[in-house]
Amino acid sequence: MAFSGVHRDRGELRIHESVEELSTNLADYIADLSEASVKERGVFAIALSGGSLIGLMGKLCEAPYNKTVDWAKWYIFWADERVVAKNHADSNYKLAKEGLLSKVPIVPSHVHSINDSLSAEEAADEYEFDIRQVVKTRMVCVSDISDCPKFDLILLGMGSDGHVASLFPNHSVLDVKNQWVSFITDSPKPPPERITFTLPVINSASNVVVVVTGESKAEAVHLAIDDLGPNCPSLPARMVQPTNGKLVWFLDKPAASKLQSVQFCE
Ligand SMILES: O=C(O)[C@H](O)[C@@H](O)[C@H](O)[C@H](O)COP(=O)(O)O
Repeated sequence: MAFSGVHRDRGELRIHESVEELSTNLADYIADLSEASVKERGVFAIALSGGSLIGLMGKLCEAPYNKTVDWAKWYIFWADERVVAKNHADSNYKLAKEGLLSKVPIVPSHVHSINDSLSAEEAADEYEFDIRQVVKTRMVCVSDISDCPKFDLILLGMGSDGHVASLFPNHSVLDVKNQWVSFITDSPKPPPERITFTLPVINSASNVVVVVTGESKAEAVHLAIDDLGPNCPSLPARMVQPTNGKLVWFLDKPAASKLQSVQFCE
C-alpha cells in the first residue's frame, strides 16, 4: 500500500499502488467486517451504491472469499438507486446482480431492491417502509443516537463533483433530516430520477467505506478530505461523518494525488 493512516477528523485513509491492489484490500476489508458482524449479530447488513464500485468489489466473487464469506447471512440494500426498470442498463440493481449477487450464494429474499414500477417519490417511501420492517426484525439494527437504521456497512463511490449516493452538491436533498430514504428527479448525473439514503442514515452506519479511483476525482478527494479551514466547501462527500461509526477511504494513487495531508511511503 502506498499510504495507510488515520486523518485527524476525516477517517482512515488507505491509498493503493494500483486498482488491483485496492480491489484485493477492499475484498479483505469487507470479508473481515462480514465475519465480525456475523459473529456479533448473526447477520451482515450491507448497502451498495452504483458506478465503478461494483466492479471494484469483484474479487469477492473469487477464491478465497467466494467460499469463506458467510453469504447466507448477508442482507443487501442500496444506498441509492436509479428509478428505472430492474433490467435497464442504468439500474444499480442490475449492475450488482450481474457483477456480484448472481456469482455468490446470497439468499434471494435477503436482497432488498426498490419497487421499479413506482414513481421516484413512491419508490423512496416504499423503500423506507421496507427498511422499517427489516429494522423491526433486527436484521438491521437501529442507532441509539439517531432514529435511523444502523447498517453494518454502507459502501459509497464518489463523483468528480463530490457527490455520494444520489446526494449532489447544493441539492435540497442534502437537508432532508426526517426521512431515511429520499428522492430526486433532477440528478445532474443521468438518469435524473433516483432514490437515495439521506445523510442521517449514512452517518448512522457502523462502517462507511468510500471507494474512489482515478485522477478525475483527485480535486474532489482533496476538497472532501484535506483541512481547508474557513474555505471548506460543503461537498456531500465531506458531509459523510459517521457519528459513532468508522469511515474508511479506499483510494488509488491518482485519486489521492492532490491530497495535502498525505506523504506517500517510498
Ligand atoms: O448510482 C450512482 O450513480 C451512484 O451510486 C453514485 O453515487 C456513484 O457511486 C458515483 O457517481 C461514483 O460513480 P463512479 O465510480 O462510476 O464514478
